[in-house]
Amino acid sequence: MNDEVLKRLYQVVLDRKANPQEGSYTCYLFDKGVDKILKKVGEECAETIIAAKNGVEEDTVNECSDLLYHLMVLLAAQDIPLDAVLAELDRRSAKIGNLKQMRVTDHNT
Ligand SMILES: N=c1c2ncn([C@@H]3O[C@H](COP(=O)(O)OP(=O)(O)OP(=O)(O)O)[C@@H](O)[C@H]3O)c2ncn1[C@@H]1O[C@H](COP(=O)(O)O)[C@@H](O)[C@H]1O
Repeated sequence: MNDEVLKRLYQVVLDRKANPQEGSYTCYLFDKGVDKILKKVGEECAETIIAAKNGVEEDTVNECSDLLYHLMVLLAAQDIPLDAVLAELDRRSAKIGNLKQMRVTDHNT
């Protein structure tokens, strides 16, 4: 296991998009279209929140993995390279001290 796993996963997703296969869940999502993919991203996001709230690490790891996979499918569906996201994260990593100065009234938001 290494940090190339996301790149490999994205390549598999791209391959499924280019070469539809029987029994592939990724192909099923592409076939259903972007609204279905967005619905799944929303569901997995909500399930991640619930798992984290419940505080069971294994469940949170599983839900984060589902969410990341569905985000890969969303990127591929919209022809956005994973490298665009990685490059943006890399660009941000050059910057530290990102906490914005908050007014007293912003504390509860
Ligand atoms: N990482 C994943 C991955 N994570 C989650 N899932 C699937 O996402 C689905 C989410 O489950 P849900 O219960 O929310 O959804 P569901 O009831 O099965 O179906 P719908 O609600 O979408 O109708 C499950 O079917 C999981 O198997 C994934 N399916 C595929 N991958 C990766 O994609 C690769 C290719 O998979 P196929 O496209 O199936 O060949 C695999 O080798 C994996 O690396």
